[in-house]
Amino acid sequence: MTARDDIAPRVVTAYDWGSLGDVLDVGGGDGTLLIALLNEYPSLRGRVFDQPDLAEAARKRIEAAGLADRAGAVAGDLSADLPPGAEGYLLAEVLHDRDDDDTRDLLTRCAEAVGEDGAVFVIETVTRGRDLTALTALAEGAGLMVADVHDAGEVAVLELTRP
Ligand SMILES: C[S@@+](CC[C@H](N)C(=O)[O-])C[C@H]1O[C@@H](n2cnc3c(N)ncnc32)[C@H](O)[C@@H]1O
Repeated sequence: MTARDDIAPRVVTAYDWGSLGDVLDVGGGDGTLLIALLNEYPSLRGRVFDQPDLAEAARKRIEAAGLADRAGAVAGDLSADLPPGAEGYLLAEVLHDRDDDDTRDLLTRCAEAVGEDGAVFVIETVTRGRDLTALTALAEGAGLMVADVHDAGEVAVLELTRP
């Protein structure tokens, strides 16, 4: 079981993900969250972005779930540029083990990659990550603002947009 197996259902209902055309699940691991989102929102498309072995695992799981027509996986490095143009960039349990500089840098690259009307979503177990004040400051340092906070029980979903 990954971390997402128990919290993915709460994230799925915390926001109308179907309002987005496509998402990039940055550090999306084996695709558990993306698969849950696509199963719930039939118009949503998405890709997992992760290290090669995880991207391959995600690709296989997406295919096994019958979602290969709407989803895929991209192998890459979070420290480099992200694939541009998705409407939603998801960072699920990715920031809590990064220091402030790395977090601001990753948020900046998400801000640069996201489409004009898109958003960056920070999804964190509230007891593991930074508090809202700290995340807000880091988001602002990355050229983003907190547009909304969606409550998903023990998980918070922060919606970040360009000001
Ligand atoms: C704590 S896991 C979170 C996985 C998934 N988002 C979840 O919530 O279960 C962090 C993820 O970031 C990925 N990751 C860490 N450093 C990375 C890097 N430099 N490039 C690409 N992916 C990276 C890991 O492979 C892992 O899948």
